[in-house]
Amino acid sequence: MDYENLTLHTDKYQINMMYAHWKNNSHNRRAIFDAYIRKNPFRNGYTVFAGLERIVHYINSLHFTKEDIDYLKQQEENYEEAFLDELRAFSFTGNIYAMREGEIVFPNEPLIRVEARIFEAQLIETAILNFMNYQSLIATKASRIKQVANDDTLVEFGSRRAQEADAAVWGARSAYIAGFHATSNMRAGKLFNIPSKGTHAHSWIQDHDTEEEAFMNFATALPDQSILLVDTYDTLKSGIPNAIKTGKMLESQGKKLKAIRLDSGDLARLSIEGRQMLDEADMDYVEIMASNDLDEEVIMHLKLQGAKITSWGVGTKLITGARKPSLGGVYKLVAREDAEGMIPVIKLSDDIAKVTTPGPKKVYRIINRKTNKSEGDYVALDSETVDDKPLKMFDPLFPQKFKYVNDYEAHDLLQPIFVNGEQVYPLPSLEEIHCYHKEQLSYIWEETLRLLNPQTYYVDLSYDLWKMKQDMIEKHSME
Ligand SMILES: Nc1ncnc2c1ncn2[C@@H]1O[C@H](COP(=O)(O)OP(=O)(O)OP(=O)(O)O)[C@@H](O)[C@H]1O
Ligand SMILES: O=P(O)(O)OC[C@H]1O[C@H](OP(=O)(O)OP(=O)(O)O)[C@H](O)[C@@H]1O
Ligand SMILES: O=C(O)c1cccnc1
Repeated sequence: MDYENLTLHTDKYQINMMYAHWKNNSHNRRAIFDAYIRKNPFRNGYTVFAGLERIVHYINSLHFTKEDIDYLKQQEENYEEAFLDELRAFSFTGNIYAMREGEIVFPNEPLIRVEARIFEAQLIETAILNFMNYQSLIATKASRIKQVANDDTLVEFGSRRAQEADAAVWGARSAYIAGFHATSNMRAGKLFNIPSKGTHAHSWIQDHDTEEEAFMNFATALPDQSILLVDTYDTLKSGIPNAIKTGKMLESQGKKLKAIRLDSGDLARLSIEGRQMLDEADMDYVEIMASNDLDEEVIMHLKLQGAKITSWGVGTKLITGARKPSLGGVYKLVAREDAEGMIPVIKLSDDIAKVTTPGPKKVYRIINRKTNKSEGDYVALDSETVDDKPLKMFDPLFPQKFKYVNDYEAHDLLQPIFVNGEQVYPLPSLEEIHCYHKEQLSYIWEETLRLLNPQTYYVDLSYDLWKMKQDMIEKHSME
């Protein structure tokens, strides 16, 4: 892939802070930021993490070109030449830890941890959040659709309605991570090795004298993979009978019609009657595909009504993350360097959920060996180790609510991605990411996975981390 230079894909305030740090000679001090979400989207019980691959390419290609520097000079006359020289020499030299793509993640745990000179860590906030927020949002929407569609075929149809071209291709990739089988977008298919699929549009029918002629011509051109759109004139009276005639023509040549596609009307009723018509014509091998503003709710209702649909084309509502236009992931400073070394920092808020958790942290998923299910996530100080000892897990807001876990495995979720600016994490293939996602889902209880009113998953703090946070809250409250 030809990765464009996204170094200026940042907010001006980041460059202004970089400049002010440089003026104050604090730009080389180290800082630690956490990227995390505060809420799952769509009232879901979990979020599917995505965006890391793009973040890795972005970090690797960070540099200010001559044109970038000229533009900055022109935008802000305060920027001194020596500062611009710092930018000319800029590259990422820090550490990044992150969840793997496809990971099942939850609010209030670090998904990405950046440790770098403040000069570098500040610049990359905007792009990191941009990639993580969009791709995780779409992967989560796709995961909800996948839960309802089960083993049916899911094809991503969203490009024409996506929020521009990048969203179309990275959204198609996010959908694949969560279990979609194919995309209609050829560029996404080529870039990410996603299987591509396509039927035909109403225009193909309108562009012929008759629907029958249109079907015959299409099926003759693509005899092994024809999916005929049957709703241009009248689905039951014209579309399906013509599709059956076309299927018979293919049979006479030893070929098979693949499917019909319904794109309007009552999809349950039309699929049930259509199935009957196809079966009566001895064409039980012809599948029924549906499209038209589908989402997890409509697909679920269609299944409840006994719809005979086994393949779903899902566009607008998937690719736009309908009903939740943005995932609100944030990037917060959790430690900074002073004369003594790294010190944790906190941001207070009247809203208790918005108080940050200080310090560099690890996230462990505590898997009960007996059930092979997760007991919750355990966020600990980076310096702590979680071993085989009985683990006390308590609700950080109500510490009197606790449990002991004995026979468990602690999966360390944050992976080193960059160390001293060098990429140390080999990017997995999309197929591997998808398989990893499926495996991780199996550790989560059904109660958390269900689409409606899911059980809140526990994200607990270790005692040492919780105590440090409480002490800092108290200290700052007394100031
Ligand atoms: N049996 C059904 N139960 C619930 N929802 C359905 C059922 N059949 C179709 N739908 C959904 O209802 C909505 C119908 O939208 P709309 O009224 O715009 O479609 P339409 O009139 O059939 O087709 P057109 O796209 O030609 O306007 C779509 O989201 C569709 O997926
Ligand atoms: O409905 P979506 O989930 O976004 O899926 C993609 C839609 O795009 C196509 O038609 P288009 O919407 O362009 O035209 P139409 O509404 O006239 O079918 C296709 O026929 C689907 O209906
Ligand atoms: O292949 C299709 O049927 C298709 C592709 C994109 C959008 N709507 C339909």
